[in-house]
Amino acid sequence: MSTFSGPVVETSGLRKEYAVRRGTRVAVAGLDLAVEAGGVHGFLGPNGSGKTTTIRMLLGLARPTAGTMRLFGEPVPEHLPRVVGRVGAVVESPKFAPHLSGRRNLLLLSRSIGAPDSRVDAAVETVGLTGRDRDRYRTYSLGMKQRLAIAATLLKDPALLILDEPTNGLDPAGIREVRDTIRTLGEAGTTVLLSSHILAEVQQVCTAATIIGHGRVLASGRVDQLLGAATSHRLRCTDPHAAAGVLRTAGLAVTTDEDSLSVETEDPAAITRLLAARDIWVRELVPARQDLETYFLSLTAGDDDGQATR
Ligand SMILES: Nc1ncnc2c1ncn2[C@@H]1O[C@H](COP(=O)(O)OP(=O)(O)OP(=O)(O)O)[C@@H](O)[C@H]1O
Repeated sequence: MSTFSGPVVETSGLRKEYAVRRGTRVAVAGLDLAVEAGGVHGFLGPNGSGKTTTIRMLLGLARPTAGTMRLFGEPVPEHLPRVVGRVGAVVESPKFAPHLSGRRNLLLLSRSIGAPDSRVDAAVETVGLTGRDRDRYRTYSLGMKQRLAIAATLLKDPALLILDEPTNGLDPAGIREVRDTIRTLGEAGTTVLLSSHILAEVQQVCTAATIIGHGRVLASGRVDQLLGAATSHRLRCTDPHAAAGVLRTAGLAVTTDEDSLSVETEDPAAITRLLAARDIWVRELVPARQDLETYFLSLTAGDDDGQATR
C-alpha cells in the first residue's frame, strides 16, 4: 500500500475538445479538481457540463486535449496501470448474465480477477443485497441492479470509487437504496467521487463537493463550508413589530416579512431569551439554512444547458 497522502484525484487545467461538424465543442474547459482521501465527494453540474467526459478521461477512456491528471499522485493516463487496481468505477451499466443469480455473477467476476470468494459476501452485504443475492439477476429491480454494479466494483477492494450518476433512472426507493450504499462506503473510509445533477440527493451523502458549469469549477470545498453556517433564522411570535424593536435594540440584524421576521444570529437561544423577557412569545424559530440546490442554482443561473462555449 502506498503512503501517498495528497489528493486521491487531482486535475489541473484539464481540457477536452471534441471535433464536431461545425468546428470544435469544448466539453471540459480547464478543470482544476482535487478530491481528498475519505468520504464522499460530489461532482456536481447541470447536464452537459462535462462530468462524464472528466470521469472518462480519469479512467483512460478519453484522451485530454490539454492539462494534467493524477490518481493517488500518479500521472494518468501514463501510469494508470499502477493505480487501476485501487480504482473501482461504474460509468456505464455493466453486463451481467440475466439467468444467473447476482451472487453467481459476482463469483464469476471475482474469480476472473483472482479475488477471494469471501469478497463476494462482503460486497453483497455492503450494498445491502443479502437475502436477495441468490435470486436471478433478471428479477432484480433497477435499484438492485445498480447496487450489484457497485458490488462488482468492490470485489477488488478499491480505495477510490468513481460513480457516474448512479441513481439515474431509479425511483425514489431505488435512489434511497443506492444513497445508503454510498453513505456506508464513505463512512467505511472509501473515497467516493459521485457525479450527479440531483443536488438534494447528493447533499445528504457528500462531505465535500465540486460544482462545475461549462466545463469549469464554479465552487469546491466541504459541503458545510460551501453552504456557510446557519446564521439566519425565521421567527414567528406573538408581536412581530415589538419583537423587531427588541431584537434591533439588542444589536441583531432583523428584516421583516409579513408576519415573520428574519433574524441574524449564531445564538438562536438569545432570541427566545430577549423576547420572553419582554413578554413576547416565540411560536416558531427555524434556521434558514441554504441548501445545496439553492446554492447550485445561484451558481449556474442563466445556464441553458451548462455546456462550455469557446
Ligand atoms: N463524443 C462526443 N462528441 C462530441 N461531443 C461530446 C461527446 N461527448 C460529450 N460531448 C459533449 O461534451 C459536453 C459535456 O458532456 P458530458 O457528457 O461530459 O456532460 P455531463 O456533465 O456528464 O452531462 P450529463 O449530466 O448529461 O451526463 C456536452 O456538450 C456533450 O454534448
